Amino acid sequence: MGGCPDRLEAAQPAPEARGVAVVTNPERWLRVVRDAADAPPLDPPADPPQSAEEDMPDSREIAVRDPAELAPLEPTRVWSPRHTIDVVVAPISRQVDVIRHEHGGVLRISAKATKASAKYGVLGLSRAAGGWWRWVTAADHEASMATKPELVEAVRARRRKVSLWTLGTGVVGDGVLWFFMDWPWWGGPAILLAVTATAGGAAEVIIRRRQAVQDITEEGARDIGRHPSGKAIRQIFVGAKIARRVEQVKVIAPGVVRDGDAWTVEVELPDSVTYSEVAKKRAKLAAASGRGIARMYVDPVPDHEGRCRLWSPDRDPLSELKVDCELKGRTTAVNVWTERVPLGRTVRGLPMGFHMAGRSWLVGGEPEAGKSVACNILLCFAALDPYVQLWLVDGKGVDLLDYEDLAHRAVLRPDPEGAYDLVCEVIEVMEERGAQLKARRVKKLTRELAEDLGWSMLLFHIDELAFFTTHEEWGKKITGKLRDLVSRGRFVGIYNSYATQRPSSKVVDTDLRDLLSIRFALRCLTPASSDMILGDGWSSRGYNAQLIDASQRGSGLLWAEGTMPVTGRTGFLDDPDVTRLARTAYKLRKAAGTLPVTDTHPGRLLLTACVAACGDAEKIWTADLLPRLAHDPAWTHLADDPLELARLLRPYGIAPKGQDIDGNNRNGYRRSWFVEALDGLIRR
Ligand SMILES: Nc1ncnc2c1ncn2[C@@H]1O[C@H](COP(=O)(O)OP(=O)(O)OP(=O)(O)O)[C@@H](O)[C@H]1O
Repeated sequence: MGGCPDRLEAAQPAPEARGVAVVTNPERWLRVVRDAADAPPLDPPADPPQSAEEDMPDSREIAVRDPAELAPLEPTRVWSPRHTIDVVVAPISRQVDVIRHEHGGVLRISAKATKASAKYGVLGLSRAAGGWWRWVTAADHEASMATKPELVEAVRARRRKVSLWTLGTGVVGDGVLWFFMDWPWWGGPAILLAVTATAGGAAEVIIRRRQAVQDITEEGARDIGRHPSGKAIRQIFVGAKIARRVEQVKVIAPGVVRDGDAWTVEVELPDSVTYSEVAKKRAKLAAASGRGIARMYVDPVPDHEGRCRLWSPDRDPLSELKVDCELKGRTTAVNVWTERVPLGRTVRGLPMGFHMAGRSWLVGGEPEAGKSVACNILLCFAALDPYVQLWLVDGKGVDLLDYEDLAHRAVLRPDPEGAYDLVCEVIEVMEERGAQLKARRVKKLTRELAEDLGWSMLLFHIDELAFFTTHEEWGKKITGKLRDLVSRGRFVGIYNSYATQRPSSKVVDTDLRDLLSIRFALRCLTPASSDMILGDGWSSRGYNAQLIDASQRGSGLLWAEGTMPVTGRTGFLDDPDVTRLARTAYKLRKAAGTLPVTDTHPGRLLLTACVAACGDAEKIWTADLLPRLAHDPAWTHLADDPLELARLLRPYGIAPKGQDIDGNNRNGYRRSWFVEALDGLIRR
């Protein structure tokens, strides 16, 4: 004998096998096909079949033959071109002796079969009982319990009645058979039990096989697809362990709908589960639906904490290599009062941006997350408006070099003291502007008012904030001043922008952070860092910049005051783009006459010379001023030309007027006019 098969159905002998034992019905019959190579071969039949396949007796074929054809325990020879085999068919009780002798393994198989039958019988019974209980309690209608309880109750009552009637009929039938036909009283229940156990057991086997096939052949949970059913949605909530049963989750009408290249659905959560809890399990929901986290978004439903909205795009929208920046190639002036900063695109393909007027922003993230690109978008946007002043501080000293010629003030070196002085200077401007507004009894700055007052909007940007705020000597002083600047600056047209690589409470004081109304969290190393930028608690609600794919540089969460954070990716600007935009900004500013006043600015040189020529005197006649100016080689040409001096001073609002000195009235100027004009020019 070549060996016994391990499984009851494995009846086909392998070509090289010398024989096989086949158990077809372990309850009653056991058939053994064994090799009988040592037995004398039979004479071939008169008309032997042409092919071996045609003739070779299939063990199944043998198994289906009527056992009565074969005498119990009498080996029957079957001719085959390749083998001569004996077939033994016997009732199991007698077979056991034979088998024990030659085929001990088969005994094991019978024992296994009996055990399996018992196991599947019990499982089948419990499955059938469970199914009946779910049916009678109308578990399939539980989803409607909240909306139509009376309908569910009616179904339950009807099913209870059907169950009782079935049971009653069975009992009566059994009684009749017992009474009239000598039927044993337990016959009915036994048949019911056997049928139920067999049917349930068979179902159990089929379910397990299907499961086994899935386990083996599938690579894991399959993608939920482009238009999943409501049931599939409910199942992912069970898979993510948010609900225990699908019935606990309700899909709200109109169900799953397509939304561009995505599907979306509103779901009512199981009792006592809140949106915030689900948001934390976003990754689990993604896993249960066979998708990556970048393709599963959980949004709140306004005014209902017990519901959430899933939004799942067909592909990761942030995986695009680059998002084009709207500013790229722009040659016309920007108006920061009316236009939004075009930061990039949200995952839903919508423009991502914000209004700069009245806002201050913080951008943070791990090294190489894309902070410089994000800041460049804001800085280029501001630079392209000729009427916005740029005041810049950069700890690295190289990132902002493109803006050097455009910046009204800049500390582009790792100089905390210089940065502190600049913060103090901008606070002075803030105080002055505040005083002017107070004098006009105005509370809020508008575009018209700013134009009327001749104020430029001022963007105060610090790159590498950590370098300055963590400095041993200057850090605390700078942080204190920044808090003041951020809280009051926006009322007088001064807006702040800070970028930092290490978002922690040491770097960004939480009081300062809370005053910044726009926050952009690029990829962070920890949820705590993400919270440090967006604000406490956002990561636990699912808005966590740590979850951003490391390869998706420039992707982040943008939070603007009063809204939920949105995920998106910044438009891409490379270094040549920034240089080009800075050149355009320079031209626009030159045309508008708003380039910063440098030490070599002609107006600044003339006014400084005039102040010096006045000395300590407040009033000076033109006739005295001209020769004094002419001492400076730069102004000798003015010596005899009062009209030319008047022409040069006109752009600064200065015109000669009669000046009374010691009772003599002649044309002249006042020192205070020059000082004020110089101040205005520097601060412009
Ligand atoms: N929106 C974007 N799309 C594609 N690539 C981007 C985007 N933003 C940034 N990158 C790429 O990511 C890399 C890092 O960008 P960036 O220099 O802005 O990071 P950073 O956070 O400023 O880095 P560091 O902290 O080291 O200064 C660069 O190679 C840049 O090209």
